[in-house]
Amino acid sequence: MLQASADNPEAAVILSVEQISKAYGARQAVDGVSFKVRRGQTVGLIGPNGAGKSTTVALICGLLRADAGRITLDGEVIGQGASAAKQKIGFVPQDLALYEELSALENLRLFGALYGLKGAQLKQRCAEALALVNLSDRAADLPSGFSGGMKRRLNIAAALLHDPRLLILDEPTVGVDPQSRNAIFDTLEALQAQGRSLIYTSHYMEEVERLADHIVIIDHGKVLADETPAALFQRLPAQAALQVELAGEPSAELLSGVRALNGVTGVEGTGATLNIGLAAATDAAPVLGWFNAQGQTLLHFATARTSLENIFLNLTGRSLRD
Ligand SMILES: Nc1ncnc2c1ncn2[C@@H]1O[C@H](COP(=O)(O)OP(=O)(O)OP(=O)(O)O)[C@@H](O)[C@H]1O
Repeated sequence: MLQASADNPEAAVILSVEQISKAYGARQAVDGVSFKVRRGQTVGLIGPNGAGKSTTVALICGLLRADAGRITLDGEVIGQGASAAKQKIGFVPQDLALYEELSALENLRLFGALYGLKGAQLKQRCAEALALVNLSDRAADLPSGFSGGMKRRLNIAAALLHDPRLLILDEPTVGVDPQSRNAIFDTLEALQAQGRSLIYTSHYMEEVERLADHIVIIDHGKVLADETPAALFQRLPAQAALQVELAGEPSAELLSGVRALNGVTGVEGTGATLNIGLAAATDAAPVLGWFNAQGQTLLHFATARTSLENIFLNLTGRSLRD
């Protein structure tokens, strides 16, 4: 195991996933997946439905046994059965696990007791976890009256009671309305501010882009990319986009003229509106000048940063969500 040292960037690795594989019968759900999570880092694990995200996190939590490969937390191998390493992980599963006939606080007490907490410590941890997920005022209420997002936040609180080093959330915004989604993000940002490490699985790139400082893209059980959002972004052919609305539908000559301009990576359009991919944001002004020089009246134009949403399409030729 590497020794903790500020000089050694490897020292900050808390979770190491090395070449793990898992098949269900003939279906290879996870196929040689490797990545690392460093202290205080949020890793976004992204891929389409069935990519192998849930299986990967179940292997990390020791809920499933890998056919091959190794997972270590703080240098200790995670296997099946109880271990000190597993105690350092908090898991928020996709399927909500709450007792509807118990109040929010009673649910937390029960989960805390399962982790071996009792007495004043249990009481304090429950109060802290409820405060963190912003549900202190609903402690006495039954979760049956909660929205999907509130239930999810209660699940996050339950996974935090034993003060885990690493919190793993499996698609925490599925079935959650936009307002609750923001409340979940607030909770996760508070956890990041506490310096906790997170793994966040999703098939929404914008969520991962917002939260993660490292992105692992997985498809058909294999890692396609494992890098920072900035590095991934550099892989996109278009770094910026320009949308222009012309006075009328463009001619074929005008379209081929735009396509041939320096810095233009692609042009798509419907009717009089064109979406123009640009190699850099600085290419926007010359392109607008070119339209002007062609005598084209622009009714409207807007520039935008391109989205990482396109990276999956770029890597696989398929979109992240069908
Ligand atoms: N218990 C199981 N038995 C058989 N096949 C399974 C089982 N669990 C998952 N699979 C299959 O393994 C593959 C990976 O599934 P997994 O749930 O890990 O993907 P995922 O990326 O989490 O997808 P989703 O976003 O839909 O949850 C899929 O093809 C899935 O059908």
